[in-house]
Amino acid sequence: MAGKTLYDKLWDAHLVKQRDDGSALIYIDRHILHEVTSPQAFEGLRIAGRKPWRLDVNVATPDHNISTDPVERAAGVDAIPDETSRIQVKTLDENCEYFGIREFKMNEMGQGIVHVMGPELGASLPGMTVVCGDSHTATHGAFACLAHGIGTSEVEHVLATQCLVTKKMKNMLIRVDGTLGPGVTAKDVVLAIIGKIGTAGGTGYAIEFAGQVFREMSIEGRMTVCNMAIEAGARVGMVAVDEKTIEYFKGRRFAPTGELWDQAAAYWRTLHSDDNAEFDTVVELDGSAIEPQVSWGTSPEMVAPVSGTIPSPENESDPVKRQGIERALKYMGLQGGSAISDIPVDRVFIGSCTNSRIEDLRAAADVARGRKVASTVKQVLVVPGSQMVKAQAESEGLDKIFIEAGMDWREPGCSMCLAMNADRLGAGEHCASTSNRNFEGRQGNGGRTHLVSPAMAAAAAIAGHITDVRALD
Ligand SMILES: CC(C)[C@H](C(=O)O)[C@@H](O)C(=O)O
Ligand code: SF4
Repeated sequence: MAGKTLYDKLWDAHLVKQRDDGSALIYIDRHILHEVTSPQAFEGLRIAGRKPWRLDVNVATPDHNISTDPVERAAGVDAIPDETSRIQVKTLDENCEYFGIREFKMNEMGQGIVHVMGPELGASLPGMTVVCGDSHTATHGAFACLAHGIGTSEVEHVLATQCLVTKKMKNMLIRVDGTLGPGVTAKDVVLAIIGKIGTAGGTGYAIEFAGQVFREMSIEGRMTVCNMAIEAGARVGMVAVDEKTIEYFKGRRFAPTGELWDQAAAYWRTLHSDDNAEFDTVVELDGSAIEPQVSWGTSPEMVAPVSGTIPSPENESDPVKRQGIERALKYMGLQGGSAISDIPVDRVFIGSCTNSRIEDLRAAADVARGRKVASTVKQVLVVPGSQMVKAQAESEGLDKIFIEAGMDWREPGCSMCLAMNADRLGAGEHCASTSNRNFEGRQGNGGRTHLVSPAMAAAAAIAGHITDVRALD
């Protein structure tokens, strides 16, 4: 008999009821809430006169609509200039107070982007089912959680019942062996994967990332990879537990202690696919061949190595793909056949739930140290993913390195990842961005996003155009 995959194990451990029509009920261990997708869910509970089923497994924090400007931030929630944003954030505060849910408020230690603060507080732990009304919840799969985004009506359902109606996915294994070259990061690995399998490649699958590259990767790097599983079409991305995983959670605020820790760690060590597990699909990449990646188009699959060129539509034989390239190049204001390193940069964004953890900021600071932002670059935002990341970065003096280089050091939040707050691109502006989505208008109307790693973003800020971080002098 075939063994179980990691996903099968997590599924079986949380299955409440399987129905013949394929639908199933699973138990949810951790529910994280933010201001955008929770208001109607709370409203639904109020109208029905219901209470959350298990208060203590819910944690909330504002991230999307808050200002990252230090002065605006210090002025508090009532001073948020944009009315919609102010209402969203105040509504989260009021709902959490009313229902008794633990919220890490806007200026409180612990606050941050949901997918940064959850793991760092140990709110999400290996083996848990984790849901949040946010598509990048797959991030928490980096330490063997069964984690995915849910819609607002499901947020209400989880609050009320602690269960979710769902369907089992298929199993995909993405194996990347070999050793990454210098200057090649987790972000480059996941962009290369999406470049290979496409934005629909993972649809219907739970992806497990395995192989030497992920074994050697830090937990932060694994989070960057799993974060973007959704950009490959998969709602779930996971990496098996190893000793690094266990070490990462030791001493975290909500992690178990004493005998309970030992029991948990023993269970966590079982969270890997069995040797004889069978996957529905297996994809393999050679890690040693991956270069720093840059997206040139309006979908995360439109990526190329930094040494490469932008594809020419006339070389594409598939008419649908050719039209897609033409449309993307028109929107991006780029020429097919030109060098990736010729792409100009007007603004740079270092942040988002993909790349705003401490090691991301360290990588960017290593590039920024002793250098200056190019005079043609209007703004470089460096936005830590959480209050804890911010405090850690400041204790290491990273903020000073960024400021001396001419970059803006900001308060934690989603910031320029999406145009839901004041940080946004102007029409026609190019941005080297460490975020995860480059759709039309994602960072502001008419804005042009180039997805890159933190080191590549910092290098672009210094050079004033996309450049190979490995060749920076
Ligand atoms: C606002 C939220 C629902 C959305 C998501 O689900 O991903 C956002 O975080 C995003 O990245 O587009
Ligand atoms: S940082 Fe970006 S991708 Fe992540 S939750 Fe916020 S808006 Fe979504």
